[in-house]
Amino acid sequence: MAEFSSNGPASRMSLGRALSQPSLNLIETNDVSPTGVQLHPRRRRKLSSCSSVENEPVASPFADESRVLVINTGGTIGMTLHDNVLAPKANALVRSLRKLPILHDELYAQQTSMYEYYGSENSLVLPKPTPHSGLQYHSLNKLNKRIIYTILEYSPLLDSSNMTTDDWGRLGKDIEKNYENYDGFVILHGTDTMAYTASALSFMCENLGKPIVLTGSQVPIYELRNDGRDNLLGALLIAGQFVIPEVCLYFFNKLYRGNRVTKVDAGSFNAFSSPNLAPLATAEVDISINWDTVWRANTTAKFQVSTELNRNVGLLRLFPGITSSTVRAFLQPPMQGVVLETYGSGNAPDNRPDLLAELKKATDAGVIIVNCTQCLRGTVSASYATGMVLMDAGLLAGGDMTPEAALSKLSYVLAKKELSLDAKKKMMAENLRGEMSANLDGAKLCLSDSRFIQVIAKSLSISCKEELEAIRNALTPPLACAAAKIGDIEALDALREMGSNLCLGDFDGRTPLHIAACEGHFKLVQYLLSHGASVHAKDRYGDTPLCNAVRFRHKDVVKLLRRTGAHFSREQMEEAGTELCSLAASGDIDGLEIWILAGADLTTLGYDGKTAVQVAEAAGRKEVVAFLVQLIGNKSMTVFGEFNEYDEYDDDENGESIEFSAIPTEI
Ligand SMILES: NC(=O)C[C@H](N)C(=O)O
Repeated sequence: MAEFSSNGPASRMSLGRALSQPSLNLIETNDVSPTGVQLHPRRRRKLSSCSSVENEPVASPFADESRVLVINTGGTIGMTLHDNVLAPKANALVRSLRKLPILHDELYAQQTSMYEYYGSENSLVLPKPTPHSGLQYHSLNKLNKRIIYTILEYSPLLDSSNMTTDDWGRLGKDIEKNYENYDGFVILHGTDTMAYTASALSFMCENLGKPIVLTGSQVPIYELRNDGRDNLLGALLIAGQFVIPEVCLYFFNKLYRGNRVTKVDAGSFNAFSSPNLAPLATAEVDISINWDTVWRANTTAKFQVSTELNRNVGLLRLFPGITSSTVRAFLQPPMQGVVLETYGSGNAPDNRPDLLAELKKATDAGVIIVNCTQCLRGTVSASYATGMVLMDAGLLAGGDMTPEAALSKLSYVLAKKELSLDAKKKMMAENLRGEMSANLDGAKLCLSDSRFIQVIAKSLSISCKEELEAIRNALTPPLACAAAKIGDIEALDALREMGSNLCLGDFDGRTPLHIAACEGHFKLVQYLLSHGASVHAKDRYGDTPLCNAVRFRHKDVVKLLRRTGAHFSREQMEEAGTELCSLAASGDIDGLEIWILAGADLTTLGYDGKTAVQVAEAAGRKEVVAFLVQLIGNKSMTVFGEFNEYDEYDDDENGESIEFSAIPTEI
């Protein structure tokens, strides 16, 4: 995927034109499958090496395609009228999407034998924008990938009012299971509780590196006038084209951070609001991503989903005259966490000792109570005496969190059995996934304030803000790459402090992480990962930082990237088979070691159908055979097992690396 990392502030595409111009670029075909279907040449090559093409979903191996998994949980988008009320209709969505040219290009599917490769049941493909469609808005980033999407429909489909924490768990598990096979995820969901699910998933998904976009509609997609088609199309384009590593919600031309939204309108297409955070993207004539707002992980840990949630949580809204017995009843065991929706900037009556005593009794007994405002916009603060009394009663300030976010955060944090009560409280006060705003003292220095950029802009006689931004966006990625090349963390730090995004790719989609991985700058790789760099970024040749680190044999960098969730794509895995064989033939144990550390599977066959062990045997490379057999024999390595099981072998329980032990020369 050449432009997978095309994530600059400048990344935009013309949605209007994307909608109206399905591609007619036909792909030349020159062979037929056993079933008589013409095969795209590249797909033909892949097919010949795939044993079970129908059943195995894989991330698209082609640089100009990306894969999105759409999980359909229900909601109005797929409802029809029964007895005059709307209810979900099972097994209808795929059939109907197949007939919509803006959401499916049957010609492409047939001509590239996509169905043979990905399965014909639930796979669809978006039309490709033509070069004339205006999608290639910026010379640095051509956003013109084919988005192939597969629909996984839940049974039963639910009106979102029927969803429970178990359904959140199921979503989390399905995403975890399919994480490596797709570039992004779309969740079709009813609007009524979408903000709750989006908030919950944002916490459950730890160290997320790929986009998860929830969407739905106010009018069923089967109706003549509906918002479902636009919402689905926009969500697919975003999930398939951009590495926005967040749980988001896309609705009515806007992409929001999932834990910042709330449903505000039951009768409008514009149903959601993100009162305290500007949208992450707007899809007007252009899709314009606000990269400065996109949340970046700051760990080097792998993606995982925490499906444990505590159900003993609740929302309590203050109202004038609320009785202390109501509050007492609400706070009774087994209640463990409560979001108290207070007035204004976090206020409650300070002339109600009865009420305050109930709250204090509960916090003393270990119930975590978070103070969130009833107002749509704004934050809680202790600026009033009526707010201060709640602090004194032991409540935690919820900042500008939505009640939905605060509730699901409580549910997530309280489920962490290994943490003490104090640690849980501390976690509640931390900004875990961008759900609350930090207290910014002083404005952030922005690169457009930088004298360097201003001098260039001036000498080019640029005056308008957009042009200045375009220059900034064109200049900073190569600057960051240059700093990465020489391992200059200070320079990267300076660029970052000036407001530039260290995840952006250069003309070839090469990010600073790619460069640092090539050079083997371990510390710099660590630095970039802890400042949001994506291990999934692909340059225009489809290479990830992991591929680069392997090629230049930087073992420690390979290990670090793997720990952070980097993995080979299916195609790279297949190519690894041939690479392992040639390394085995030439007796290059060092090379074999690095490929295996990177996740290559010893059972993968080379181009001529042999394993690396067989090749080593045939070439009389006894030491290589011994080395490989030792690996295969080592139980913990599970080399014949799944990729995920196998990747454990390079780390022991403490996260320390296990070195290869002495290699016997005889077997
Ligand atoms: N627009 C919608 O999707 C509302 C529907 N009742 C739901 O939440 O499932």
